[in-house]
Amino acid sequence: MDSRRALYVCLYRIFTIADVAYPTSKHFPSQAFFLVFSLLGSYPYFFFLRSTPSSSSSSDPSRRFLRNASWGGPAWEKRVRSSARVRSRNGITVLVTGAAGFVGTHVSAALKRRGDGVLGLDNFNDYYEPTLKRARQALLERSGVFVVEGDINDGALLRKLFDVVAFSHVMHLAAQAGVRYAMQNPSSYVHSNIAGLVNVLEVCKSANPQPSVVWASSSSVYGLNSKVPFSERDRTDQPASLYAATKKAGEEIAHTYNHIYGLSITGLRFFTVYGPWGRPDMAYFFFTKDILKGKSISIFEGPNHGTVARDFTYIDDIVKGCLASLDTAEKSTGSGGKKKGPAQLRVFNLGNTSPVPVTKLVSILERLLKVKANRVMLKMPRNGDVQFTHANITLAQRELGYKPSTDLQTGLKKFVRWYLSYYSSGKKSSG
Ligand SMILES: O=C(O)[C@H]1O[C@H](OP(=O)(O)OP(=O)(O)OC[C@H]2O[C@@H](n3ccc(=O)[nH]c3=O)[C@H](O)[C@@H]2O)[C@H](O)[C@@H](O)[C@@H]1O
Repeated sequence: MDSRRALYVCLYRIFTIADVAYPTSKHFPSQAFFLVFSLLGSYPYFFFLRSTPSSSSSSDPSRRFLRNASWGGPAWEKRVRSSARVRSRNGITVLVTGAAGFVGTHVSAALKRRGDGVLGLDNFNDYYEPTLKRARQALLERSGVFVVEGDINDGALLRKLFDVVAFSHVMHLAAQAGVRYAMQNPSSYVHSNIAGLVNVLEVCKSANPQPSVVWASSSSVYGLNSKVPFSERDRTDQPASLYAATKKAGEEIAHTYNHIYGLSITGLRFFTVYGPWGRPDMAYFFFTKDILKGKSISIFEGPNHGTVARDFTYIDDIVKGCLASLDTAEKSTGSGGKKKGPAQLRVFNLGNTSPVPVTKLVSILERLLKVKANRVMLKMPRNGDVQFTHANITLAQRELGYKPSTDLQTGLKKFVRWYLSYYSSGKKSSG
């Protein structure tokens, strides 16, 4: 927001406050002007407060953004309303945070396809190539989803969105992802996964009506748990990375907001999600890039050359799990920021139940790309990785009808097809 608009907003608000405070008072003009001039004296401070949130670049000093985002105004509100308009009977109205992210894009597009109202929110940070996020945004725009540019830590923006649209659901996918990057930039995890989550839940608990919240936790919360397959009842108090610790903290924070305010909350523990439009920081993605470039790839192995494996889960299966979670979410029970009764609190594993060694992942990629990888086997560094993940999905199967149906070979084929077409257009660079 520019400074002149901030001033107008201040003046408008002051008059509104004065109007509410002194609606019938004959002293209204003088009292209002007193208020105006005393607050004008503090304009620089006010301006700082107002302008900071809508300029997402300043909310996280460890991150760079492509440009300062601005929001508000009649045209902007019209776009927000139109994007969030439900177009099917019994449709829901969903605010999707992290909409220009990998899972966020797929979930937003799927909701829009079935006629739900969808509004996206994303801060377009540069954790990985922002051009890919912009390309996903363009894809969503073409299907009628407006992605608002802003940060989940911007309370004023979130409240504004709830003023404009009465969201029935929030699909909260904005997060600082990645297990190993937490050692390089720990504060970005606290900023997005803890402070950001709290901010989202604060706004949700105060909204009238309160939305139901579905959000992304992670399989990494199982940490050093060695009992396989991982069940939601297993211990999650031994995270192996700061990333995992912030996701686990998120689950506890969710409990608090459910307990105090009656918010209906569902946490989804995603297991290494992959597919078209995926995240370039993930191994399957940068292995593809490096194999094609003839660069060597490091493959981690456990103690005594032990196998490292992941329960790789294809994006379309994850999307089905997300939509089923939204559809089965009960209403929140609070209003006016107060709990009126017990509310639903759930956690589900969304995995594939079929762990695959990373070496096998590489062999599949070699076949699909028709290029031999230059493999370097490395003892797994102490960087937060765990050796093995494997989801027990009985609960999700029973409660959500979740049934993953894509094996790694099939899913990677679709990913490679997308990768080659996306990066062969000549305009994009894979870095
Ligand atoms: O499911 C999850 O909980 C997590 O899945 C992924 O984390 P991760 O499974 O570590 O995915 P990758 O970073 O793509 O790694 C996949 C496998 O490749 C291995 N790897 C990674 C990098 C590398 O250079 N070499 C290598 O062998 C890792 O040890 C791991 O076993 C995501 O990055 C997390 O955001 C998500 O929460």
